Amino acid sequence: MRTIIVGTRQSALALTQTGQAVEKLQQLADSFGIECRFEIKKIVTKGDRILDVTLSKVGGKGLFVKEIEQALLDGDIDMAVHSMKDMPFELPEGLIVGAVPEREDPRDALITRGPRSLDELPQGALVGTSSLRRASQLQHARPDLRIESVRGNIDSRLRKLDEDNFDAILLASAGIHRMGWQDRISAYLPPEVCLPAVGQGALCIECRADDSFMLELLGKFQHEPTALAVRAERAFLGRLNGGCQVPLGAYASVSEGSSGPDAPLLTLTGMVGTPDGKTMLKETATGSDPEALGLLIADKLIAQGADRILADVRE
Ligand SMILES: NCc1[nH]cc(CCC(=O)O)c1CC(=O)O
Repeated sequence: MRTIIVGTRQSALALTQTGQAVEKLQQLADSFGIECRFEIKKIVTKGDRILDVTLSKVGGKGLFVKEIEQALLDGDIDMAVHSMKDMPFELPEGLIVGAVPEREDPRDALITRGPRSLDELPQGALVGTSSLRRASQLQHARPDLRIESVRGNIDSRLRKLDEDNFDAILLASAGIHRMGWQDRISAYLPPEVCLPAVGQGALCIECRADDSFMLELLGKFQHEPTALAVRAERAFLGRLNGGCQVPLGAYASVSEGSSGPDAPLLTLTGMVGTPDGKTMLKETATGSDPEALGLLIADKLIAQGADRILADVRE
């Protein structure tokens, strides 16, 4: 009987989604006659220690994952449950994505104290978000809105909506759904209005590349359409050298009616915008090779000046 130590951040969302993943994994292990039990170990990351600082000012990639990856490499834990959107493009030598489970809702959610849609927000309403990607698309759709930074875990951001006189905040609906707080959501922003972050709504289960026991178990948790979509989005991210701190979004899905097992068709949309929303570059294409599709969309945006926009933001 192997005891699998599972590393996670200690935020309410991280603990909830790790608990949900472990529950599924235990069911899978039991049904395949794999003998194991799980223990959860909380790890504090740099991102958790500096929750009050704007992420784009902190810089650095992998703020929420580095310490957890070190624990994997040190053998202190055997697997880690991350939000895919917090994952840097490159994994350290010796670690591997063991599973990408089925994606939750990828859309951003609008949470208000009254109005039920973006259109209903009054002129000049104050919206809280620290994401340049959300700010850019929000200002593009509604140039009159005022945007102010709000950081913290989702529970503290919801509290700040109530206490700090914001008219609305934007959060990933996946996190809210996982917490069971869907009745707080006023409206879902469709990808045409607000393209999600790369990997938003998906989880990344990471383990050591040489741990064949873990790899066999995690293989049963993999959701192939989600894994393919995330590969396309992350290829786009890698080409643009992006992270969650830059105004960049992408969303891929396996097209309906193309579920042939050999070469499912993916549709990928990518965007890069200026933080003020005045320039909004967006491209969509379809293909069966996720990496090629990600690079294609990135190159189309680079040809229109995406590099320049991202370089300006990084300064
Ligand atoms: N950047 C923090 C973060 N990382 C993952 C999620 C939400 C859940 C997800 O996308 O899987 C959030 C919070 C948010 O953006 O609202």
